[in-house]
Amino acid sequence: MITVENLRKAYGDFPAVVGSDFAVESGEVFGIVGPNGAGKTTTLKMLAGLVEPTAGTASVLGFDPEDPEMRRKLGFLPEESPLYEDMTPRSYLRFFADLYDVPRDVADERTSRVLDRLDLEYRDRRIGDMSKGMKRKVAIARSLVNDPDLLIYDEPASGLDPLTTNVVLDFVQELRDEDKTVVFSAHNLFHVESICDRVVIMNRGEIIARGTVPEIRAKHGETTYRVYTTVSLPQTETETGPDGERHVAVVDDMAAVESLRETAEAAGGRVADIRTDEASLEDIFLRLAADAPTKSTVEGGRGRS
Ligand SMILES: Nc1ncnc2c1ncn2[C@@H]1O[C@H](COP(=O)(O)OP(=O)(O)OP(=O)(O)O)[C@@H](O)[C@H]1O
Repeated sequence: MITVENLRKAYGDFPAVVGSDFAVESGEVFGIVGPNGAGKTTTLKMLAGLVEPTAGTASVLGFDPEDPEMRRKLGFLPEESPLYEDMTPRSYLRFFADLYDVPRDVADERTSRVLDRLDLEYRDRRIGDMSKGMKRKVAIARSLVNDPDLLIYDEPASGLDPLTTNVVLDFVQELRDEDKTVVFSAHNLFHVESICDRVVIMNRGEIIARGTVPEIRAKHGETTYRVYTTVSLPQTETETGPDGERHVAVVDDMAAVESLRETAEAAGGRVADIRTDEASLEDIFLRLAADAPTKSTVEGGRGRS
């Protein structure tokens, strides 16, 4: 669906994307995550044919992103979607349907279904009088007016309240169930963790991790074990909880858990409970970002991490 090879973008001397390689398969939800300024929007705009790469190649739906034919088959949601404030959602969506040569009755049916699903009320209200969340829903409906197979969404849930965020993210997941492919960016890693099949994590223009969330967690995250014992041991600390005192040690692997079990039993006690703590994508990201070297120069970029 999408193949990107050594894609770079410099604004003047400033390297915004320093050499990206990734592929997006048909039917997946693919997340590009990273903090402000990581290069997410620049990457998505290069895929949508809105920004010309400085170097490298991208193939989207089998086309060069600059090819107008590709744009007709794509649904792009920009980070800030300027809508025509004096129009109503209905007239606005019809206007875009006309641009794509979609018959009006087909467009009406299609966009009503999306707006029903997104719970958009007040569809005859002037867009300029709508809340940010309502405008975002209209922009999402616009991205689907041409019934594209591929959707590229830049921060679809950014700045929305928690309820609207959930509606939008659930909707993105449902798009996959309709065999659409979705590439979207986010800086909220929690959202990505819950809905993406695969992610790339970007920082300062570079991809610093990639894979499914469990793969990234296995490669970059730590699993720790909290082992509760009935007796105090040199390795344990004592915590006071609602049920009285308990003794706990935090260890990194199962061999250490086993060793604690033996020590507890030798001291006349036992292991009462073991809990696993998995690093969240957020924890992994913070550690990777802290470890990342300073940004490569445009010419000297190291590409894939
Ligand atoms: N037109 C431009 N001219 C100059 N610099 C730009 C331009 N567009 C983006 N940049 C710079 O490129 C870097 C990457 O920007 P980009 O918008 O791609 O990041 P992002 O990950 O989408 O960030 P955000 O979450 O803040 O939108 C930033 O440092 C930004 O200031």
